[in-house]
Amino acid sequence: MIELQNISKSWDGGQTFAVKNISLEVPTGKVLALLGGSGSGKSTTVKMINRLIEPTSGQILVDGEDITQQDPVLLRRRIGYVFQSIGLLPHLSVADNVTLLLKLQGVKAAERTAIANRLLDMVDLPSETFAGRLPSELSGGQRQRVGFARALAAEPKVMLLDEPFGALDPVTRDSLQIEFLKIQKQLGLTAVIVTHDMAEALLLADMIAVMNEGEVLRIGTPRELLQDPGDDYVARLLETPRRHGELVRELSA
Ligand SMILES: Nc1ncnc2c1ncn2[C@@H]1O[C@H](COP(=O)(O)OP(=O)(O)OP(=O)(O)O)[C@@H](O)[C@H]1O
Repeated sequence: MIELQNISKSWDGGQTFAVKNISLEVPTGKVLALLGGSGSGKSTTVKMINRLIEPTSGQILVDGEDITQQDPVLLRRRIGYVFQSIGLLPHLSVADNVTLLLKLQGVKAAERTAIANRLLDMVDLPSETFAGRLPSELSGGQRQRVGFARALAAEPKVMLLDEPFGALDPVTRDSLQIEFLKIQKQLGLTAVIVTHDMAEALLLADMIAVMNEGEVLRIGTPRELLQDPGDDYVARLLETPRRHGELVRELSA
């Protein structure tokens, strides 16, 4: 569903590279986590998939089509995008934020209301309570749920999520992660999720690509990485969730 072929990005005319010659495939219905430290090129990679950033070289296919052959605006309508700062419009109600794009596409008000209600219920924000509220009347976790509902409004097959749970407390984060997986499976979404948290990648992803300084150091399923990190940096990233797991097991024995 998503294919990156030898993708590179330089911001300074080729002296340095934020992303260096990455090739990746995400099969339909699967979740790929891009994992790595600050500045490793995760966001740049994900933003090239919906053409918020153009690669310096290489090719990207979505659903078999070269994305440079598609209008960026239309491409972005087909791809859900959720990011940490969410970007809800403060003067619009929650329901209007969720269906803003549908309004621009000419979908009638009654139908938009029905869609907003269904999506809000789906992300566990009961529509009778939340549809009419303003973004300022929500908690951070609730706002993130609205961002997720908004991304689902265009019924995308592909979803890009850039640190979507980064700013949330651990309890809210945990419930949103579980919610995301439920909806992703239910709708058969193909997703790329950016995270710097190995535990999150292990929980959510079918495949994890570990990035460092613009390169993919290692790609594999969570099980493959745990069994054979194949790289010192990857091994170090796995140490924390492993230690936490062992400690919890010991304490509950
Ligand atoms: N618009 C830009 N102009 C110049 N350099 C940029 C631009 N955007 C990103 N970069 C550089 O590209 C590199 C990769 O940045 P990117 O945002 O992809 O990293 P990241 O892995 O997502 O980091 P973080 O986890 O901190 O968000 C960094 O060195 C960054 O400074």
